[in-house]
Amino acid sequence: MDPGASRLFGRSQPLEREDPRSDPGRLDRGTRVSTFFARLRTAAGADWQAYVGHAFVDGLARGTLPEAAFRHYLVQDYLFLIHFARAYALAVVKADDLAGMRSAAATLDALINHEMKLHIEFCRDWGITPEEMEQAPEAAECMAYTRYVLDRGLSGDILDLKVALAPCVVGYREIAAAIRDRHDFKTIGNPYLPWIEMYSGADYGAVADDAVAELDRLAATRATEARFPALARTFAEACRLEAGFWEMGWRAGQDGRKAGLWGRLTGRGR
Ligand SMILES: Cc1ncc(C[n+]2csc(CCO)c2C)c(N)n1
Repeated sequence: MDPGASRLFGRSQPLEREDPRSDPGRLDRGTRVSTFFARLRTAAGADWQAYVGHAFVDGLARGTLPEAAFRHYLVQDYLFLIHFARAYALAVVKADDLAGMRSAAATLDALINHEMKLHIEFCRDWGITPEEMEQAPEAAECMAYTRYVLDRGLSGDILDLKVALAPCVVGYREIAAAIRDRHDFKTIGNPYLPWIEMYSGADYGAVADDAVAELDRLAATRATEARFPALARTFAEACRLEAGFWEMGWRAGQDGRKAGLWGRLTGRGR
């Protein structure tokens, strides 16, 4: 995934709808239906749906997500990205060959030397300082998810690790692509449009495509039918933890709302 990874979160593309007829294999939200990833996604069923269909995602699409929810999410995502980078460091160790090591090392480099800086800039636009993110206590949801991924990699092989990472890497592309197809997608005056454009753009699409292809390559040599149930469990667990991450952000928005209402009722304002 090296060439794409360095372009991760790069320029966003203008909003265009893809013509599904241009590639008949491309039926389902931008990821071909015949891949190992698609098999895992199908097996995850309701866990996948709860992740991609979370209320937080609806709020991004409609532009109605409370800003406190997004800010809390962004702060935790900074901590998430640090541990996510550690998972790529582990992928260097667990790689099958030199090409796999180069690819994982390139992604690690892109994450810590490029994406983290972009994330800091993105957060600055939302009024969040780097100091605030560094000092923020890590939420249990962030800890659970990132350490679970690391544990799958530590106790398993490179396929276990890449399966645990897949809902994150490929899921965000699918979520953003699905938002663009929604009839209630708000494009004008939606504060979350840059986020949606980033993850539905061609640059990020290439990163997600690389991750799907890499899973197919690894599955060809390592995924026996006997292993499939355990791999499907890992994937579904990662989907549940992604949904938990949305839920964490969502709750911060609800808390903010309650505090705002309480402030208005009591004149104590916040
Ligand atoms: C909770 C959470 N889940 C997924 C992503 C998306 N994401 C994180 S790193 C990365 C690039 C992988 O090469 C992508 C797509 C996120 N930001 N936060």
